[in-house]
Amino acid sequence: MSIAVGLVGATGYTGLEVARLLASHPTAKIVAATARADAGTSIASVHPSLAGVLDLTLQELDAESLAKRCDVVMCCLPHGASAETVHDLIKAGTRVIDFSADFRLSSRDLYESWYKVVHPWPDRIGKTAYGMPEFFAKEIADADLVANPGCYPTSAILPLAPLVQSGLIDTGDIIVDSKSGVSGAGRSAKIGTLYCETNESISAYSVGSHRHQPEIEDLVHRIAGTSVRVVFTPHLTPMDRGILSTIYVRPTSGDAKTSAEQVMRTWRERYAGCPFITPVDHLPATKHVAGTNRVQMTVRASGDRLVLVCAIDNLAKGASGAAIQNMNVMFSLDETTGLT
Ligand SMILES: NC(=O)C1=CN([C@@H]2O[C@H](COP(=O)(O)OP(=O)(O)OC[C@H]3O[C@@H](n4cnc5c(N)ncnc54)[C@H](OP(=O)(O)O)[C@@H]3O)[C@@H](O)[C@H]2O)C=CC1
Ligand SMILES: CC(=O)N[C@@H](CCC(=O)OP(=O)(O)O)C(=O)O
Repeated sequence: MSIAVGLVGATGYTGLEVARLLASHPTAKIVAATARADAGTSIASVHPSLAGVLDLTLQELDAESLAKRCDVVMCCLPHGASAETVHDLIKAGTRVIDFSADFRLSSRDLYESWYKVVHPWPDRIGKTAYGMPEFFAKEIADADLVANPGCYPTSAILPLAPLVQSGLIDTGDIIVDSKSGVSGAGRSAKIGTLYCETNESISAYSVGSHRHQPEIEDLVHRIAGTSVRVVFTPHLTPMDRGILSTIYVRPTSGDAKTSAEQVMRTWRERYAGCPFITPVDHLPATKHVAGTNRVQMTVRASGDRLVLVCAIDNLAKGASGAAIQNMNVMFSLDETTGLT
């Protein structure tokens, strides 16, 4: 079987990462890639690292013709811009993996209150598979549309959800402190991501107001069936890629040291069949997972708290790697195909 993949918004960082990763996929091949201003030029002229890897001319987006040629389309557009394109692609009859946040949340009200826009296809909100095969493999396998998770939420939901599910941690007192590489902000020019703004510097942003806070709360609730309250603070750090999340929680009973042992046991049991999730004894670093779809997590006791540490690559398990893992599940392949 061969899977024909379309890439929408191919000029960005996640588009490049999809192309890099799919170059070593045995059965999936990018057959079309779209852009706006760069339509008509070769993809390698926009992403020079693809020279000799992917020989394609970027084209303007035409949902009907893309749907005819593609078994699945990876839609790498910003939130807000994505939903309408996703709608047109689905109506034209192809399957879509949406990288944006437009279909991730459970309700229209939650989406519109955080994203401050009217959703153009509200009927699909709450009826879309969340692209985390570790929890939603069955829905993903049958889905016409998969909402690929946000990068920060991936690094928080994976360590937290099994602990909430097992009642090991206090659900009203969760602090997620995350650091991201600059590629997390995308490739388009912004003052905040210029070299002189980010080099040799680290800064918190969107404190108390980042849109990934409701995504973490909503998804942990969906997975564990229990409401959680999260304080989430993202930081921009001077590295190209990677996310490290340090998560402070309180155990529901017993001393923190005994609870830390239970946390490791719970993760090992829950993720035993999940090839990309590795509970580790060492303190994970972004370098340990860079360029891979892997997730490393560990726990330490500190006073009466537990400190969870989770490392991912924002462009791989945080975006394009997860999308390929989802595609594998959608097309009944082993989920590690092309990702090992
Ligand atoms: N970077 C990351 O680590 C992660 C990103 N995501 C999400 O993935 C999606 C893509 O991210 P990323 O690749 O980093 O973003 P980029 O900004 O690097 O690229 C997005 C591409 O979308 C196109 N685009 C931008 N605005 C519009 C618009 N209004 N209408 C149509 N096309 C537009 C642009 O291409 P052109 O102008 O050439 O048409 C641009 O190259 C986003 O939704 C992002 O939030 C999710 C997880 C992690
Ligand atoms: C460093 C940085 O700026 N990161 C981005 C998150 C990228 C991501 O995953 O966002 P989506 O929900 O849009 O997919 C941010 O904070 O908005």
